[in-house]
Amino acid sequence: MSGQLIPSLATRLRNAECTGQPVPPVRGDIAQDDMALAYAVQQANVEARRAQGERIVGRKIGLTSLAVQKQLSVDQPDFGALFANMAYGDGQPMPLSRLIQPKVEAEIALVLKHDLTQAQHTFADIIGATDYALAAIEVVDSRIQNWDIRFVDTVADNASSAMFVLGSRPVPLADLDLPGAAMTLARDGEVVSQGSGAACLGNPLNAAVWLADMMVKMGTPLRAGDVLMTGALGPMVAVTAPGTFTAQIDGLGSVRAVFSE
Ligand SMILES: C[C@H](O)CC(=O)C(=O)O
Repeated sequence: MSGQLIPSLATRLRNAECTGQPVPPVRGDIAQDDMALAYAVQQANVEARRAQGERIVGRKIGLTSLAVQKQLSVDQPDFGALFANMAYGDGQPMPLSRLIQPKVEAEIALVLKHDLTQAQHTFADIIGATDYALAAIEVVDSRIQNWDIRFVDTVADNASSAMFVLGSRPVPLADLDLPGAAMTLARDGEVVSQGSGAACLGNPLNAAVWLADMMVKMGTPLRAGDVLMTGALGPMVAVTAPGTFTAQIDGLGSVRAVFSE
């Protein structure tokens, strides 16, 4: 049964992304606790993209805020794949025409210099494997109509990932207070979201440990060079019109997501 179900759900979500026409939730076809099936749908689309020549450059972690976890009745984060064609530079225009119902969130990105292949990782493993951190903005988007998602919907839909913007000032972890770092996100100069590193599972390193363990369990360990988007530091904000979002994170500086027509 799931032999046909996986490609059929994956195609439904992929078509939604390609056509810009969102689809009903997939949770009618995936039991709410069937995480394995939801990740199999995600993986089918990862393979489809790779078959078309797209390159994985890292992973995003989602559902790292306790408030969002509660909303979706889950007690753990999820992850999705980041591809090179989802990456934008600081201030580089991102066409809204590529998106359906985008939202932005400010995050801390970690870039690895070593593989993470242990079954259980520690803070020391993550710190030792991290080359540098960057201020970042994730653009999430849902291929599900009206963001009507539960856990299995967003997992199947590549953790609702769409694009990401990396800042251009690499900072070593030794120079940062990750949980204490305050974040402000402004839209065209007006503050629309605030938070801190602690909002991401208490510390973005907790999220990174979770991801590193999970990727080993899935048989695709994190590798040197991977970008980790560690999770939102404050509430997501809808993008409804062209404009500029600027995230400022203590110790990391700023990064701009510029949306064009
Ligand atoms: C639905 C998304 O995974 C939200 C997200 O990226 C986050 O919680 O962080």
